Amino acid sequence: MASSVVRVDLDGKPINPLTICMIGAGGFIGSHLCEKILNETQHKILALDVYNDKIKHLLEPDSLPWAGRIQFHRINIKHDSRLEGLIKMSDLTINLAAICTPADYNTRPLDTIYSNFIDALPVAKYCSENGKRLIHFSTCEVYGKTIGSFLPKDSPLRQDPAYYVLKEDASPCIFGSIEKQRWSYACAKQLIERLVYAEGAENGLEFTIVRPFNWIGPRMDFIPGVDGPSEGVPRVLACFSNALLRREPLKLVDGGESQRTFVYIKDAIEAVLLMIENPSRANGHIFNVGNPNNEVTVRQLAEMMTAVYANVSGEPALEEPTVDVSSKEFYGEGYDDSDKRIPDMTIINRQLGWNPKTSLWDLLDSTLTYQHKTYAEAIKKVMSQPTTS
Ligand SMILES: NC(=O)c1ccc[n+]([C@@H]2O[C@H](COP(=O)([O-])OP(=O)(O)OC[C@H]3O[C@@H](n4cnc5c(N)ncnc54)[C@H](O)[C@@H]3O)[C@@H](O)[C@H]2O)c1
Ligand SMILES: O=C(O)[C@H]1O[C@H](OP(=O)(O)OP(=O)(O)OC[C@H]2O[C@@H](n3ccc(=O)[nH]c3=O)[C@H](O)[C@@H]2O)[C@H](O)[C@@H](O)[C@@H]1O
Repeated sequence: MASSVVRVDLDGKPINPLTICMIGAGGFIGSHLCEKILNETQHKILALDVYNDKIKHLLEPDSLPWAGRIQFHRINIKHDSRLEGLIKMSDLTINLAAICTPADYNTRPLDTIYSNFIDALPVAKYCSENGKRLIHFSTCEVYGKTIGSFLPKDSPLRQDPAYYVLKEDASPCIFGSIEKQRWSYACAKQLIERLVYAEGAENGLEFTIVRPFNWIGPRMDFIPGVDGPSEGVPRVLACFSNALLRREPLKLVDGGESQRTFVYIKDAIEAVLLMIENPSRANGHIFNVGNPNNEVTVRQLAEMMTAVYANVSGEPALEEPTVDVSSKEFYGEGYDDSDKRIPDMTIINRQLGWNPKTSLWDLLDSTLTYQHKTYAEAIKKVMSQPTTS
Protein backbone atom coordinates (compact mmCIF):
# COMPACT_ATOMS: atom_id res chain seq x y z
CA MET A 1 0.00 0.00 0.00
CA ALA A 2 1.15 3.59 -0.68
CA SER A 3 3.10 4.82 2.31
CA SER A 4 2.49 8.26 3.81
CA VAL A 5 6.26 8.96 3.85
CA VAL A 6 7.10 11.76 1.39
CA ARG A 7 8.64 10.28 -1.75
CA VAL A 8 11.80 11.91 -3.01
CA ASP A 9 13.28 11.87 -6.47
CA LEU A 10 16.81 10.78 -7.43
CA ASP A 11 18.08 14.24 -6.47
CA GLY A 12 16.48 14.12 -3.03
CA LYS A 13 13.64 16.55 -3.89
CA PRO A 14 10.10 15.77 -2.68
CA ILE A 15 7.77 14.39 -5.37
CA ASN A 16 4.38 16.08 -5.60
CA PRO A 17 1.42 13.80 -6.34
CA LEU A 18 0.61 13.87 -10.06
CA THR A 19 -2.49 13.24 -12.13
CA ILE A 20 -1.53 10.84 -14.90
CA CYS A 21 -3.56 10.29 -18.07
CA MET A 22 -2.63 6.71 -19.03
CA ILE A 23 -3.83 5.73 -22.51
CA GLY A 24 -3.85 1.95 -23.03
CA ALA A 25 -3.94 1.42 -19.25
CA GLY A 26 -5.97 -1.78 -19.70
CA GLY A 27 -3.19 -3.65 -21.51
CA PHE A 28 -0.28 -5.77 -20.31
CA ILE A 29 2.17 -2.95 -19.45
CA GLY A 30 -0.60 -0.57 -18.35
CA SER A 31 -1.98 -3.05 -15.84
CA HIS A 32 1.43 -3.46 -14.17
CA LEU A 33 2.10 0.26 -14.22
CA CYS A 34 -1.29 1.04 -12.63
CA GLU A 35 -0.64 -1.59 -9.94
CA LYS A 36 2.78 -0.12 -9.12
CA ILE A 37 1.59 3.49 -9.03
CA LEU A 38 -1.42 2.72 -6.83
CA ASN A 39 0.56 0.53 -4.44
CA GLU A 40 3.63 2.69 -4.02
CA THR A 41 2.75 6.32 -4.72
CA GLN A 42 0.03 8.93 -4.18
CA HIS A 43 -0.41 9.72 -7.88
CA LYS A 44 -3.87 9.67 -9.47
CA ILE A 45 -4.58 7.78 -12.68
CA LEU A 46 -7.09 8.57 -15.40
CA ALA A 47 -7.03 5.14 -17.06
CA LEU A 48 -8.16 5.18 -20.71
CA ASP A 49 -8.75 2.04 -22.74
CA VAL A 50 -11.34 0.15 -24.75
CA TYR A 51 -11.01 -2.79 -22.32
CA ASN A 52 -10.48 -3.05 -18.58
CA ASP A 53 -10.36 -6.81 -17.85
CA LYS A 54 -6.67 -6.68 -16.84
CA ILE A 55 -7.23 -3.84 -14.34
CA LYS A 56 -10.63 -4.93 -12.97
CA HIS A 57 -8.92 -6.00 -9.71
CA LEU A 58 -7.72 -2.40 -9.29
CA LEU A 59 -11.11 -0.81 -10.01
CA GLU A 60 -13.39 -2.91 -7.80
CA PRO A 61 -14.57 -3.04 -5.08
CA ASP A 62 -14.90 0.58 -3.95
CA SER A 63 -13.31 -0.32 -0.61
CA LEU A 64 -9.84 -0.75 -2.16
CA PRO A 65 -7.25 1.39 -0.37
CA TRP A 66 -6.58 3.46 -3.50
CA ALA A 67 -10.23 3.97 -4.46
CA GLY A 68 -10.58 7.52 -5.71
CA ARG A 69 -7.05 7.52 -7.15
CA ILE A 70 -7.97 5.56 -10.30
CA GLN A 71 -10.76 6.41 -12.69
CA PHE A 72 -11.50 4.26 -15.74
CA HIS A 73 -12.67 5.92 -18.97
CA ARG A 74 -13.80 3.53 -21.70
CA ILE A 75 -12.49 5.47 -24.68
CA ASN A 76 -11.34 4.60 -28.17
CA ILE A 77 -8.82 7.35 -28.90
CA LYS A 78 -9.52 7.04 -32.64
CA HIS A 79 -12.73 8.98 -32.23
CA ASP A 80 -13.50 10.45 -28.85
CA SER A 81 -13.72 14.15 -28.17
CA ARG A 82 -13.07 13.60 -24.44
CA LEU A 83 -9.37 12.86 -25.10
CA GLU A 84 -8.10 16.45 -25.11
CA GLY A 85 -10.02 17.32 -21.92
CA LEU A 86 -8.52 14.36 -20.06
CA ILE A 87 -5.01 15.29 -21.21
CA LYS A 88 -5.63 18.89 -20.07
CA MET A 89 -6.75 17.68 -16.63
CA SER A 90 -3.47 15.76 -16.16
CA ASP A 91 0.12 16.69 -15.38
CA LEU A 92 1.51 13.87 -17.47
CA THR A 93 0.23 11.67 -20.31
CA ILE A 94 1.58 8.17 -20.89
CA ASN A 95 0.63 6.71 -24.27
CA LEU A 96 0.68 2.91 -24.40
CA ALA A 97 -2.15 2.38 -26.89
CA ALA A 98 -1.12 0.40 -29.96
CA ILE A 99 -1.58 -2.66 -32.10
CA CYS A 100 1.63 -4.45 -31.14
CA THR A 101 1.43 -8.16 -32.04
CA PRO A 102 3.61 -9.25 -34.97
CA ALA A 103 0.84 -11.46 -36.42
CA ASP A 104 -1.02 -8.22 -37.22
CA TYR A 105 1.83 -6.29 -38.86
CA ASN A 106 1.78 -8.16 -42.19
CA THR A 107 -1.90 -9.20 -42.18
CA ARG A 108 -3.44 -5.88 -40.99
CA PRO A 109 -0.78 -3.35 -42.02
CA LEU A 110 -3.27 -0.48 -42.42
CA ASP A 111 -4.73 -0.95 -38.93
CA THR A 112 -1.17 -1.26 -37.63
CA ILE A 113 0.01 1.98 -39.25
CA TYR A 114 -3.14 3.89 -38.25
CA SER A 115 -2.94 2.66 -34.67
CA ASN A 116 0.77 3.34 -34.18
CA PHE A 117 1.04 6.62 -36.09
CA ILE A 118 -2.26 8.33 -36.94
CA ASP A 119 -3.97 7.60 -33.60
CA ALA A 120 -0.92 8.69 -31.62
CA LEU A 121 -0.70 12.04 -33.45
CA PRO A 122 -3.47 13.90 -31.58
CA VAL A 123 -1.99 12.74 -28.26
CA ALA A 124 1.35 14.36 -29.11
CA LYS A 125 -0.42 17.45 -30.47
CA TYR A 126 -2.68 17.93 -27.41
CA CYS A 127 0.30 17.53 -25.05
CA SER A 128 2.35 20.03 -27.04
CA GLU A 129 -0.45 22.60 -27.39
CA ASN A 130 -1.41 22.41 -23.71
CA GLY A 131 2.13 22.35 -22.30
CA LYS A 132 1.74 18.83 -20.86
CA ARG A 133 4.49 16.29 -20.44
CA LEU A 134 4.34 13.11 -22.57
CA ILE A 135 5.89 9.67 -22.04
CA HIS A 136 5.43 7.87 -25.35
CA PHE A 137 5.85 4.12 -25.71
CA SER A 138 7.82 3.20 -28.82
CA THR A 139 9.61 -0.12 -29.37
CA CYS A 140 13.02 -1.74 -29.85
CA GLU A 141 11.65 -2.77 -33.26
CA VAL A 142 12.57 0.71 -34.53
CA TYR A 143 16.16 -0.60 -34.76
CA GLY A 144 14.97 -3.33 -37.15
CA LYS A 145 17.85 -5.59 -38.16
CA THR A 146 21.43 -5.31 -36.91
CA ILE A 147 24.26 -4.07 -39.13
CA GLY A 148 25.95 -7.41 -38.44
CA SER A 149 23.11 -9.35 -40.09
CA PHE A 150 24.27 -8.02 -43.46
CA LEU A 151 27.81 -9.38 -43.03
CA PRO A 152 28.82 -12.81 -44.39
CA LYS A 153 27.77 -15.57 -41.97
CA ASP A 154 31.39 -16.43 -41.17
CA SER A 155 32.61 -12.84 -40.74
CA PRO A 156 34.43 -12.38 -37.40
CA LEU A 157 32.94 -8.86 -37.25
CA ARG A 158 29.59 -10.45 -36.37
CA GLN A 159 31.09 -11.07 -32.91
CA ASP A 160 32.01 -7.39 -32.51
CA PRO A 161 29.43 -5.51 -30.36
CA ALA A 162 29.85 -2.48 -32.63
CA TYR A 163 27.88 -4.45 -35.23
CA TYR A 164 24.96 -5.51 -33.07
CA VAL A 165 24.52 -3.57 -29.79
CA LEU A 166 21.60 -1.14 -30.21
CA LYS A 167 22.26 2.44 -29.07
CA GLU A 168 19.53 5.08 -28.85
CA ASP A 169 21.72 7.93 -30.17
CA ALA A 170 23.88 6.07 -32.67
CA SER A 171 22.33 2.94 -34.22
CA PRO A 172 20.54 3.23 -37.56
CA CYS A 173 16.98 1.97 -38.13
CA ILE A 174 17.23 -0.85 -40.68
CA PHE A 175 13.99 -2.26 -42.09
CA GLY A 176 13.26 -4.64 -44.96
CA SER A 177 11.69 -3.80 -48.31
CA ILE A 178 8.12 -2.44 -48.53
CA GLU A 179 6.56 -5.81 -49.45
CA LYS A 180 7.92 -7.15 -46.14
CA GLN A 181 4.94 -5.68 -44.34
CA ARG A 182 6.29 -6.85 -40.99
CA TRP A 183 8.01 -3.47 -40.83
CA SER A 184 4.75 -1.48 -40.98
CA TYR A 185 4.74 -1.35 -37.16
CA ALA A 186 8.40 -0.38 -36.75
CA CYS A 187 8.13 2.25 -39.46
CA ALA A 188 4.98 3.82 -37.93
CA LYS A 189 6.63 3.81 -34.49
CA GLN A 190 9.74 5.41 -35.95
CA LEU A 191 7.74 8.20 -37.58
CA ILE A 192 5.81 8.99 -34.39
CA GLU A 193 9.12 9.05 -32.48
CA ARG A 194 10.43 11.57 -34.99
CA LEU A 195 7.26 13.64 -34.65
CA VAL A 196 7.43 13.66 -30.84
CA TYR A 197 11.11 14.55 -31.02
CA ALA A 198 10.36 17.38 -33.47
CA GLU A 199 7.55 18.69 -31.20
CA GLY A 200 10.22 18.86 -28.50
CA ALA A 201 12.73 20.62 -30.71
CA GLU A 202 10.35 23.10 -32.40
CA ASN A 203 7.55 23.62 -29.87
CA GLY A 204 9.17 22.77 -26.54
CA LEU A 205 7.15 19.59 -25.82
CA GLU A 206 8.51 17.88 -22.70
CA PHE A 207 8.78 14.26 -23.76
CA THR A 208 10.35 10.92 -22.96
CA ILE A 209 10.38 8.03 -25.43
CA VAL A 210 10.55 4.44 -24.14
CA ARG A 211 11.88 1.61 -26.30
CA PRO A 212 10.92 -1.64 -24.56
CA PHE A 213 12.93 -4.75 -25.39
CA ASN A 214 10.63 -7.79 -25.03
CA TRP A 215 9.06 -7.15 -21.62
CA ILE A 216 7.32 -10.31 -20.46
CA GLY A 217 5.36 -11.54 -17.46
CA PRO A 218 1.88 -12.32 -16.16
CA ARG A 219 -1.15 -10.91 -18.05
CA MET A 220 0.74 -10.65 -21.36
CA ASP A 221 -1.64 -10.99 -24.31
CA PHE A 222 -4.14 -13.87 -24.19
CA ILE A 223 -4.48 -17.62 -24.41
CA PRO A 224 -6.26 -18.48 -27.69
CA GLY A 225 -9.69 -20.01 -27.11
CA VAL A 226 -9.73 -19.05 -23.42
CA ASP A 227 -9.52 -15.26 -23.11
CA GLY A 228 -8.86 -14.45 -26.76
CA PRO A 229 -9.89 -15.66 -30.21
CA SER A 230 -9.16 -19.38 -30.95
CA GLU A 231 -7.37 -18.48 -34.18
CA GLY A 232 -5.52 -15.50 -32.66
CA VAL A 233 -1.69 -15.45 -32.63
CA PRO A 234 -0.31 -13.60 -29.58
CA ARG A 235 3.36 -12.81 -28.87
CA VAL A 236 5.83 -15.61 -28.24
CA LEU A 237 5.37 -15.92 -24.45
CA ALA A 238 1.63 -16.56 -24.84
CA CYS A 239 2.10 -18.79 -27.93
CA PHE A 240 4.53 -21.02 -26.05
CA SER A 241 2.44 -20.94 -22.83
CA ASN A 242 -0.61 -22.00 -24.82
CA ALA A 243 1.25 -24.97 -26.35
CA LEU A 244 2.63 -26.03 -22.95
CA LEU A 245 -0.81 -25.84 -21.32
CA ARG A 246 -2.31 -27.94 -24.13
CA ARG A 247 0.63 -30.38 -24.19
CA GLU A 248 1.35 -29.58 -27.83
CA PRO A 249 4.80 -28.96 -29.37
CA LEU A 250 6.04 -25.36 -29.36
CA LYS A 251 6.27 -23.96 -32.90
CA LEU A 252 9.67 -22.61 -33.91
CA VAL A 253 9.39 -20.08 -36.72
CA ASP A 254 12.13 -20.47 -39.37
CA GLY A 255 14.22 -22.66 -37.08
CA GLY A 256 13.93 -20.46 -33.94
CA GLU A 257 17.29 -18.86 -34.71
CA SER A 258 16.34 -15.24 -33.98
CA GLN A 259 17.74 -13.87 -30.75
CA ARG A 260 15.93 -11.82 -28.13
CA THR A 261 16.71 -10.37 -24.70
CA PHE A 262 13.76 -10.72 -22.30
CA VAL A 263 13.20 -8.48 -19.29
CA TYR A 264 10.80 -9.11 -16.43
CA ILE A 265 7.83 -6.74 -16.50
CA LYS A 266 8.28 -5.87 -12.81
CA ASP A 267 11.90 -4.76 -13.39
CA ALA A 268 10.90 -2.73 -16.44
CA ILE A 269 8.05 -0.97 -14.62
CA GLU A 270 10.56 0.30 -12.05
CA ALA A 271 12.33 2.10 -14.89
CA VAL A 272 9.04 3.71 -15.98
CA LEU A 273 8.30 4.92 -12.44
CA LEU A 274 11.77 6.51 -12.34
CA MET A 275 10.94 8.34 -15.58
CA ILE A 276 7.60 9.51 -14.19
CA GLU A 277 9.13 10.86 -10.99
CA ASN A 278 12.35 12.33 -12.41
CA PRO A 279 11.27 14.60 -15.25
CA SER A 280 14.44 16.67 -15.20
CA ARG A 281 16.49 13.52 -15.82
CA ALA A 282 14.06 11.88 -18.25
CA ASN A 283 12.78 14.74 -20.43
CA GLY A 284 14.22 14.92 -23.93
CA HIS A 285 15.58 11.38 -23.73
CA ILE A 286 14.94 8.12 -25.55
CA PHE A 287 15.50 5.10 -23.29
CA ASN A 288 16.21 1.47 -24.15
CA VAL A 289 14.58 -0.62 -21.41
CA GLY A 290 15.71 -4.24 -21.55
CA ASN A 291 17.96 -6.85 -20.00
CA PRO A 292 21.13 -7.47 -22.04
CA ASN A 293 22.03 -10.39 -19.77
CA ASN A 294 18.93 -12.41 -20.69
CA GLU A 295 19.75 -13.22 -24.31
CA VAL A 296 18.55 -16.47 -25.90
CA THR A 297 17.61 -17.77 -29.32
CA VAL A 298 13.90 -18.51 -29.67
CA ARG A 299 14.82 -22.22 -29.70
CA GLN A 300 16.62 -21.82 -26.35
CA LEU A 301 13.62 -19.93 -24.99
CA ALA A 302 11.37 -22.85 -26.01
CA GLU A 303 13.70 -25.33 -24.31
CA MET A 304 13.87 -23.27 -21.13
CA MET A 305 10.11 -22.72 -20.97
CA THR A 306 9.57 -26.46 -21.47
CA ALA A 307 11.89 -27.27 -18.56
CA VAL A 308 10.43 -24.59 -16.27
CA TYR A 309 6.86 -25.63 -17.07
CA ALA A 310 7.61 -29.29 -16.28
CA ASN A 311 8.75 -28.12 -12.81
CA VAL A 312 5.77 -25.85 -12.31
CA SER A 313 3.08 -28.27 -13.51
CA GLY A 314 4.67 -31.49 -12.26
CA GLU A 315 4.01 -33.04 -15.68
CA PRO A 316 6.92 -34.42 -17.73
CA ALA A 317 7.77 -32.61 -20.97
CA LEU A 318 6.75 -34.07 -24.34
CA GLU A 319 9.33 -36.32 -25.97
CA GLU A 320 9.42 -33.95 -28.94
CA PRO A 321 8.73 -30.57 -27.33
CA THR A 322 9.23 -28.39 -30.46
CA VAL A 323 8.27 -28.45 -34.12
CA ASP A 324 9.62 -26.32 -36.98
CA VAL A 325 7.27 -24.15 -39.04
CA SER A 326 8.00 -21.68 -41.81
CA SER A 327 7.22 -18.00 -41.21
CA LYS A 328 4.94 -18.07 -44.28
CA GLU A 329 2.90 -20.89 -42.75
CA PHE A 330 2.82 -19.27 -39.29
CA TYR A 331 2.44 -15.55 -40.03
CA GLY A 332 1.62 -15.49 -43.77
CA GLU A 333 3.11 -13.49 -46.63
CA GLY A 334 5.27 -10.45 -45.82
CA TYR A 335 6.75 -11.58 -42.50
CA ASP A 336 10.36 -10.73 -41.70
CA ASP A 337 12.29 -10.69 -38.43
CA SER A 338 14.78 -8.84 -36.26
CA ASP A 339 17.85 -11.04 -35.95
CA LYS A 340 19.23 -9.91 -32.58
CA ARG A 341 18.31 -7.34 -29.93
CA ILE A 342 20.88 -6.31 -27.34
CA PRO A 343 20.06 -2.97 -25.69
CA ASP A 344 22.86 -0.57 -24.86
CA MET A 345 22.21 0.55 -21.27
CA THR A 346 24.49 3.60 -21.06
CA ILE A 347 21.80 6.30 -21.22
CA ILE A 348 19.31 4.77 -18.78
CA ASN A 349 22.14 3.98 -16.38
CA ARG A 350 23.52 7.49 -16.53
CA GLN A 351 20.19 9.33 -16.29
CA LEU A 352 18.19 7.09 -13.96
CA GLY A 353 20.66 4.60 -12.46
CA TRP A 354 18.32 1.74 -13.47
CA ASN A 355 19.40 -1.85 -13.93
CA PRO A 356 17.30 -4.99 -14.48
CA LYS A 357 17.58 -7.67 -11.78
CA THR A 358 15.67 -10.81 -12.70
CA SER A 359 17.28 -13.72 -14.55
CA LEU A 360 15.44 -15.38 -17.43
CA TRP A 361 14.96 -18.59 -15.47
CA ASP A 362 13.45 -16.74 -12.49
CA LEU A 363 11.13 -14.60 -14.58
CA LEU A 364 9.92 -17.63 -16.52
CA ASP A 365 9.39 -19.49 -13.27
CA SER A 366 7.09 -16.81 -11.81
CA THR A 367 5.36 -16.16 -15.14
CA LEU A 368 4.66 -19.83 -15.91
CA THR A 369 3.46 -20.38 -12.34
CA TYR A 370 0.93 -17.61 -13.02
CA GLN A 371 -0.02 -19.07 -16.42
CA HIS A 372 -0.54 -22.53 -14.89
CA LYS A 373 -2.68 -21.23 -11.99
CA THR A 374 -4.72 -18.95 -14.25
CA TYR A 375 -5.29 -21.19 -17.26
CA ALA A 376 -4.69 -24.91 -16.61
CA GLU A 377 -8.29 -25.68 -15.57
CA ALA A 378 -9.82 -23.48 -18.27
CA ILE A 379 -7.72 -25.21 -20.94
CA LYS A 380 -8.81 -28.65 -19.71
CA LYS A 381 -12.44 -27.54 -20.04
CA VAL A 382 -11.93 -26.13 -23.53
CA MET A 383 -10.10 -29.27 -24.65
CA SER A 384 -12.78 -31.60 -23.30
CA GLN A 385 -15.46 -29.89 -25.39
CA PRO A 386 -16.27 -31.57 -28.73
CA THR A 387 -14.84 -29.60 -31.66
CA THR A 388 -17.29 -28.37 -34.28
CA SER A 389 -16.27 -29.15 -37.84
N1 LIG B 1 5.23 -5.65 -24.18
C1 LIG B 1 6.39 -5.32 -24.75
O1 LIG B 1 7.41 -5.95 -24.52
C2 LIG B 1 6.49 -4.14 -25.66
C3 LIG B 1 7.64 -4.06 -26.42
C4 LIG B 1 7.82 -2.98 -27.26
C5 LIG B 1 6.89 -1.98 -27.31
N2 LIG B 1 5.78 -2.06 -26.55
C6 LIG B 1 4.83 -0.95 -26.66
O2 LIG B 1 4.28 -0.67 -25.37
C7 LIG B 1 2.90 -0.33 -25.49
C8 LIG B 1 2.04 -1.23 -24.62
O3 LIG B 1 2.27 -2.58 -24.97
P1 LIG B 1 1.53 -3.81 -24.26
O4 LIG B 1 2.45 -4.95 -24.35
O5 LIG B 1 1.00 -3.39 -22.96
O6 LIG B 1 0.34 -4.04 -25.30
P2 LIG B 1 -1.19 -4.37 -25.03
O7 LIG B 1 -1.80 -4.71 -26.34
O8 LIG B 1 -1.33 -5.33 -23.92
O9 LIG B 1 -1.77 -2.96 -24.52
C9 LIG B 1 -2.16 -1.93 -25.39
C10 LIG B 1 -3.49 -1.40 -24.88
O10 LIG B 1 -3.87 -0.29 -25.69
C11 LIG B 1 -5.26 -0.35 -25.89
N3 LIG B 1 -5.60 0.37 -27.11
C12 LIG B 1 -5.19 0.09 -28.37
N4 LIG B 1 -5.76 0.95 -29.23
C13 LIG B 1 -6.55 1.77 -28.50
C14 LIG B 1 -7.41 2.85 -28.85
N5 LIG B 1 -7.57 3.23 -30.11
N6 LIG B 1 -8.06 3.49 -27.85
C15 LIG B 1 -7.91 3.08 -26.56
N7 LIG B 1 -7.12 2.07 -26.19
C16 LIG B 1 -6.45 1.41 -27.15
C17 LIG B 1 -5.56 -1.83 -26.03
O11 LIG B 1 -6.94 -2.11 -25.77
C18 LIG B 1 -4.63 -2.43 -24.98
O12 LIG B 1 -5.27 -2.60 -23.75
C19 LIG B 1 2.59 -0.39 -26.99
O13 LIG B 1 2.72 0.90 -27.52
C20 LIG B 1 3.67 -1.28 -27.56
O14 LIG B 1 3.94 -0.98 -28.91
C21 LIG B 1 5.54 -3.14 -25.75
O1 LIG C 1 8.46 -7.07 -27.37
C1 LIG C 1 9.11 -6.25 -28.02
O2 LIG C 1 10.13 -5.73 -27.63
C2 LIG C 1 8.61 -5.87 -29.40
O3 LIG C 1 8.79 -6.99 -30.20
C3 LIG C 1 7.75 -7.85 -30.49
O4 LIG C 1 8.23 -8.53 -31.62
P1 LIG C 1 8.88 -9.95 -31.52
O5 LIG C 1 9.90 -10.05 -30.46
O6 LIG C 1 9.34 -10.34 -32.89
O7 LIG C 1 7.57 -10.78 -31.21
P2 LIG C 1 7.29 -12.15 -30.48
O8 LIG C 1 5.92 -12.57 -30.85
O9 LIG C 1 7.55 -12.01 -29.04
O10 LIG C 1 8.30 -13.17 -31.20
C4 LIG C 1 9.63 -13.36 -30.82
C5 LIG C 1 10.27 -14.37 -31.75
O11 LIG C 1 9.65 -15.65 -31.56
C6 LIG C 1 9.23 -16.22 -32.80
N1 LIG C 1 8.03 -17.05 -32.51
C7 LIG C 1 6.89 -16.48 -32.08
C8 LIG C 1 5.79 -17.26 -31.76
C9 LIG C 1 5.88 -18.66 -31.88
O12 LIG C 1 4.93 -19.44 -31.60
N2 LIG C 1 7.04 -19.19 -32.33
C10 LIG C 1 8.13 -18.42 -32.65
O13 LIG C 1 9.16 -18.97 -33.06
C11 LIG C 1 9.04 -15.02 -33.73
O14 LIG C 1 9.15 -15.40 -35.07
C12 LIG C 1 10.14 -14.09 -33.26
O15 LIG C 1 11.34 -14.48 -33.87
C13 LIG C 1 6.47 -7.10 -30.85
O16 LIG C 1 6.63 -6.46 -32.07
C14 LIG C 1 6.11 -6.04 -29.89
O17 LIG C 1 5.34 -6.50 -28.81
C15 LIG C 1 7.23 -5.26 -29.34
O18 LIG C 1 7.24 -3.99 -29.96
